[in-house]
Amino acid sequence: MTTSADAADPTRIDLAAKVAALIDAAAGDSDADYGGLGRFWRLPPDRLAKIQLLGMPLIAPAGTAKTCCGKGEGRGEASLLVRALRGLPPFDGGRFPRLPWGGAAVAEDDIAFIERWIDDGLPVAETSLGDGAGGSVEADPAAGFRVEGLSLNVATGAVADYVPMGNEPKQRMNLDCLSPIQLEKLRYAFRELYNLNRWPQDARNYNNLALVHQNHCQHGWERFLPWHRVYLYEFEQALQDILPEVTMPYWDFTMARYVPAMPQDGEIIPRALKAFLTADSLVFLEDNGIPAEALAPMVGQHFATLSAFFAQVSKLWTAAGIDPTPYLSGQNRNRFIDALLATNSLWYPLRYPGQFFAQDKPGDPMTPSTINAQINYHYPTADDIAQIQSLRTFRDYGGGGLYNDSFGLIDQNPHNTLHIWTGGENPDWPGWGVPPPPQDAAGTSSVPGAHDPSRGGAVKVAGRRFHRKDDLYQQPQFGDMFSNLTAAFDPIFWPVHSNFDRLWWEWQQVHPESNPADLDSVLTPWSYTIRDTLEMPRFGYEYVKSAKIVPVGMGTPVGRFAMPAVDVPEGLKGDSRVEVRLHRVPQLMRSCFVRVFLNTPEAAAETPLSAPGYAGYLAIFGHGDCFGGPGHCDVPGPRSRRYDLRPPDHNTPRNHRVDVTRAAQRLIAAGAKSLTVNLVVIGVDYREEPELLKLDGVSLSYFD
Ligand SMILES: N[C@@H](CC1=CC(=O)C(=O)C=C1)C(=O)O
Repeated sequence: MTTSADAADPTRIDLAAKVAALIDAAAGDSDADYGGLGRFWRLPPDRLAKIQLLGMPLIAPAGTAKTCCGKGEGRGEASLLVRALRGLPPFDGGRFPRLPWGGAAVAEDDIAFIERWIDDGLPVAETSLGDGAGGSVEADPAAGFRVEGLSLNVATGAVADYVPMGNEPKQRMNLDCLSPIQLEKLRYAFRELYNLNRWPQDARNYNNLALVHQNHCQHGWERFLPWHRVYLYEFEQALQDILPEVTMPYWDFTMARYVPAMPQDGEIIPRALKAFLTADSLVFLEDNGIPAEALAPMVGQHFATLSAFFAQVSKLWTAAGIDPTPYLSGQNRNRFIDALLATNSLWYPLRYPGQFFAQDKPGDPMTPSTINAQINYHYPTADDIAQIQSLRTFRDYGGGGLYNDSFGLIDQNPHNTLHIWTGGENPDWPGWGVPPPPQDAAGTSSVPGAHDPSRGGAVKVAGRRFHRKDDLYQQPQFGDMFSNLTAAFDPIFWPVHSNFDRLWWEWQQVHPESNPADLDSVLTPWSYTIRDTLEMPRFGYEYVKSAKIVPVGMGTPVGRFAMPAVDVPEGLKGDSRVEVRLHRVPQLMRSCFVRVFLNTPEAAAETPLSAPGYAGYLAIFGHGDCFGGPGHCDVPGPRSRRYDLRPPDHNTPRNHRVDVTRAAQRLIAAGAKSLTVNLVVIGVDYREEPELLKLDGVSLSYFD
């Protein structure tokens, strides 16, 4: 085996460097950043052995070994790195692509070498001289990866993976801007709540959380927005009981990809919630006697509706000479639903988004129609939302009953429409074209619960065993989002409502005095009052479009800091805010300025403030000499006494924020597709100050 890393010195082989070079060669010039880890395979082996990729340890623990009779897996074979290089699940292209992303496959011989290297305990070097000297793998600065001072316990470099400390808020992000890792974590947390459904009386399970909506939902009056703020918060807490870093993303349904003026031509729903197959699902289907090999081209394709999914299945089978008919119904249809639920816990079978049907007269075939024509609803555009956001009173904005018995406009139009849009009508409902049973004089159907052509009466609740497979295989007339009774059983409910909560918060910033009536009434079934909901930050979250954090760690002071580029997200508006944050800066002994530049890698103390990338500064007031007793200047730990109600200690590390909107928007208008953050720390003597500033991380956030 000859590789570019073969050492020139025949007495010494830098094994770690050789492994790094093997993977580097395959990665080529791919710029995949592995959620901020960068080319992690270049890390010194002792670090490599500790980091996580996608929340999973990359290297199996020391001690993993085959048994003495050769059973089980060795440490190398069991390590995620080796599995991922081989393209084994979950790196088989279903959930994640094989490693390295965006590059070529590493040859099996070379993978076997890496496997043995891990079996041998990841030695740095092998040398016939036995000097034991370790070659250290230097990070390539061009790859934007800073090894020194980087705390790698934060696995993926995304803000949602950084567990906020103290009073730092968690960030709810735009669903379409989540990284693949964040999305997988969200899916994992939902799946765990579904798994608890096996214990129907366990209050933590998904069904019981969804039943809160069925039984208590407030809608059509001023409790609509406060009640749903609490509901989202409580549900998000349940997700965080499973994975603390998960937050509830919002769906901005006015983004260009949804073509709001002609929504049937757009993406219909976010890609994250669509149906897709993985290589694993094909194996599962084959194991169930379904000829899935011919469906391989569908792996990774996303489908907004089950009917579009089955249309593609039929097309591929027909092209391969297989008659699709026996596989599209009954048990075979159910196996497809099983496979799709297994790959994406955010997909839901009782959802027919964007599907509406018209029928001229009973007995005629149903023909596809649109929400505007069939339901007389109007999919909300960005202009519609802007108009609602410009309303001046809560009565107009959020409703309702205590003022004048009217709906709030945000509730009535965009919110209701999104329920109807995402619920939709099931093209396979067996009742289409079947004449309704006779009605009595009062207009009541003589067959209770049977065919009901009016949209209000048709969502079926009685007899359902929510989220049980036999429930999910049904063919109802409408999707669950169509009705208050069933809406929260569809996971799309949450990102829809998260967006309305975000819009209310935006509106509140501009109208801090305009509140719902009756602030002291209690929002059942909880004990929060309406007043409790007005201040969103007390719930510990905020809304950002997308954000990235680079962990730094308190160990090493930072004089200059360069953050890897963060892509400008799709659909950033010309007036959207952009912010740089320094996370958890402890009390500093001396004062300093921190200058913030964007896309200015050469930034230094001498760089003039007229440089195009200069974005702003912050000043930190130093503590000076300590005249307190022992412990006075220590960083305080978490509060140990439950009833210690004093405000935070003055030495509590805090975040510093710099609004960089103007510089960011200037660079973006000039064509920048990504932004890097460059910090320069300057002491009171106006010279660079490399020994002072410590911090836990630096982030860049874009806001919608
Ligand atoms: N029933 C509402 C839509 C709707 C609103 C909700 O709040 C809900 O949970 C489910 C559906 C309508 O027809 O316009």
